[in-house]
Amino acid sequence: MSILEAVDLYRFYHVADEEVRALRGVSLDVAPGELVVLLGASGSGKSTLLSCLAGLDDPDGGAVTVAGERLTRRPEAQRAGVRARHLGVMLQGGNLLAHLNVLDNVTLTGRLLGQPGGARALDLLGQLGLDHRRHAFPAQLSGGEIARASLAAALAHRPAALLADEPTAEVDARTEERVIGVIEAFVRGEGRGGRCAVIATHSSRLAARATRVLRLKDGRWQDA
Ligand SMILES: Nc1ncnc2c1ncn2[C@@H]1O[C@H](COP(=O)(O)OP(=O)(O)OP(=O)(O)O)[C@@H](O)[C@H]1O
Repeated sequence: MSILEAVDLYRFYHVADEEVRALRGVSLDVAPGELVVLLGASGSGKSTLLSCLAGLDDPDGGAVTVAGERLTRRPEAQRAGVRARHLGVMLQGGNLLAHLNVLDNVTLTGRLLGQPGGARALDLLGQLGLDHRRHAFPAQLSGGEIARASLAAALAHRPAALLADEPTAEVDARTEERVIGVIEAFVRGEGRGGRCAVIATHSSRLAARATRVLRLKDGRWQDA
């Protein structure tokens, strides 16, 4: 059974008199153990697709189901519940709360779910080369550190699916390798129903390690 299922997603933005067709009939099924990489030129719809998969944006058409629970066309409070239970989300610019230090950000979702998970959080920060920054606040971090801390925060509560936008942006090759290793270990990890990841990136190194590479062009799969 798939973990993530998106059927015929449409998302149009209206800016002044213009209509931007960001997604035009995108479907996607992601099974346990899959590391799906989304490629596509800037503006092709990758971030919009991730936002719809995460339930942060409600598509104009189509449906998203996560671990058997419908995410689309539900009140935000219910979407947030589905998101916390099943998804780890890392969007562009990071998803850290400014008033919490790195460690408190990384353990936050787990604490809300009643799973403190401090050891897991420290382990992830160590693997991502951030243990020495655990008491720092987001404003004190570099762009690459924010991306890695956000990734740790997305993974700490062991979600069924990771949705990440450019997790290796602004890092050197050695750090990129660490980030890819953490994502691969996550996807291969044990867990009820298994785990998967969908990652938007411009990184050819990350794409080379995917189990499946999909290309978006003007809001559609390129070969569709
Ligand atoms: N909030 C918004 N309002 C209006 N247009 C938007 C909005 N968000 C995205 N778009 C437009 O939708 C299209 C898809 O954007 P999206 O951010 O999904 O692309 P992307 O592939 O993630 O790009 P990048 O690689 O630069 O992050 C673009 O034309 C973009 O300008």
